[in-house]
Amino acid sequence: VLPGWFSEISPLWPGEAHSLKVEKILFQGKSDYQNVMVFQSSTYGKVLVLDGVIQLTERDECAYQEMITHLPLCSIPNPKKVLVIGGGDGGVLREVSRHSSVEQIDICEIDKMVVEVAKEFFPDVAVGYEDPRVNLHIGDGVAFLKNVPAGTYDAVIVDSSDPIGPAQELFEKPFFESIARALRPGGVVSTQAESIWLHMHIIEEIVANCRQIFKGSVNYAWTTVPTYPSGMIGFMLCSTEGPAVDFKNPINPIDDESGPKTIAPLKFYNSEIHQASFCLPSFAKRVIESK
Ligand SMILES: NCCCN[C@H]1CC[C@H](N)CC1
Repeated sequence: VLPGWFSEISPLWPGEAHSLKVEKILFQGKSDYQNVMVFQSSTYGKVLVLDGVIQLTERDECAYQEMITHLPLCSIPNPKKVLVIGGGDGGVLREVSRHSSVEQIDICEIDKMVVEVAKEFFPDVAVGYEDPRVNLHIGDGVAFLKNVPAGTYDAVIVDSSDPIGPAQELFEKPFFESIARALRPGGVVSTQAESIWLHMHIIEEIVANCRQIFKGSVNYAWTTVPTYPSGMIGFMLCSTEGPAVDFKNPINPIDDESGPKTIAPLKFYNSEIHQASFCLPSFAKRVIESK
């Protein structure tokens, strides 16, 4: 390992490792679920690492948090009740709070240390917790969803880490079934769905499961995140049977005037990139749109 550099080595992306130059290690801890580290990078601001995997950097987190949130919420009229599974850093909460129609934001994060570390080292990300509509639950999202009455939510956002460690069950069929049950007819779900360059096999299985479970629409969109493996990440955008949802044409626009004045303007999302994000290269289209 190069001195003064952090390299992201994982069996989920064999033979490659993105590296960031380290100025200073700011935090290292072991929670009940994973190793947690924060370091000051030379060029991407502060970086949050869980079990050796980059979760977010101050410089490019906007691309992920804004897209995973606004792709679903801008596709339905007047979202009111939103559930976030994972997302303990608070970035998705910050983005949900831009939607004035939202009345209730529930979040279920399994690891309390992630919340505490985000509040201490990433205040511009954890600012999302300051919204009075937010209800934080520390626990397993699978168990949380079992206690949710059917048809409760307009939208569910699954901001998970990778299917290694605590997030593994968030990529499995029973979990998707519990999300479909928790959503109202025509409700929408947005999930972290890995990289078309690295994980076509995982995506193929997720798409097959979603097509069986979500009888509205099933779509895959993607964004660029320089510090994620292969420099990109995708999302499953699905809706339950009911009022049709056309994810590719945002009907509920969001702009810089939306939301609390305490959060910075949108850095990444806009309606054009919303539409563009569903355009796929042929090798991915062949697998995702044929399933
Ligand atoms: N809210 C932080 C984003 C967490 N998302 C994942 C982190 C790990 C990556 N390999 C994939 C995205």
